[in-house]
Amino acid sequence: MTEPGPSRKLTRAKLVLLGRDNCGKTALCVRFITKRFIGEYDHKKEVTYRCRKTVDKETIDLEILDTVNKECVGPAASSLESSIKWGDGFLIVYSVTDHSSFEAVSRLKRLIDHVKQTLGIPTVIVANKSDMENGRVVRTEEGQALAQDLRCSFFELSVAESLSSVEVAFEQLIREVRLEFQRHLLAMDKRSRMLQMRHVLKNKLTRSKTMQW
Ligand SMILES: Nc1nc2c(ncn2[C@@H]2O[C@H](COP(=O)(O)OP(=O)(O)OP(=O)(O)O)[C@@H](O)[C@H]2O)c(=O)[nH]1
Repeated sequence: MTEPGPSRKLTRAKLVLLGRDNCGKTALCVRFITKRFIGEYDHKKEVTYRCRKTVDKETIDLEILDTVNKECVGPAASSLESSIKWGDGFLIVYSVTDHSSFEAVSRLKRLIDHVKQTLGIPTVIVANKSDMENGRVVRTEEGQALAQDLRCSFFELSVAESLSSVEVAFEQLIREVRLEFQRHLLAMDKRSRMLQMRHVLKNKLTRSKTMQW
């Protein structure tokens, strides 16, 4: 996240897409950046996309890391952890047609909390492929309930069919990242005021001791 500068506005943020393979992470990311739905991708590597977006009339430079599916345990876990350390905000994606991708959501959220060592890290859960009603195995209410349990925002959408829903999900995450940045600034201000106060008090005490002797 951008360090507090004179403007005290967040100008850059790093977002990370997490989720099981084939749930639509790349499609989601590419749709947000290019506005187009591209059906097939041949890469199986992590890719970082860069783009500039305006949300609530403020421009922000984004780096978006599209991860390949990694398990939360085993040898791939450390690479997953470093992706999580890197990020300021997270989109956990699952497909409503794949129950195992839904089950992975809680594990990924727990890992985020563990790696970041704090709760309340900006995280949005995206239930993708809502256009595939025939193949649906995860109900909307199950997704909503899980998101409520995990205290995350929730969006069910179809990357294929709705650009505006994709934009709404990303914009929500950007707003949450901004809010977190403001909280961080406030905490730093408070800390620096306390340090200043401590310094003044220490000086006063030293002076009064010197006068006594
Ligand atoms: N019907 C439908 N298909 C989708 C949607 N989003 C993605 N897909 C398809 O789902 C498949 C997987 O999409 P990807 O974006 O490659 O998924 P991924 O999560 O990045 O997959 P990995 O690269 O394996 O991690 C592709 O065939 C997409 O065309 C959607 O909203 N509806």
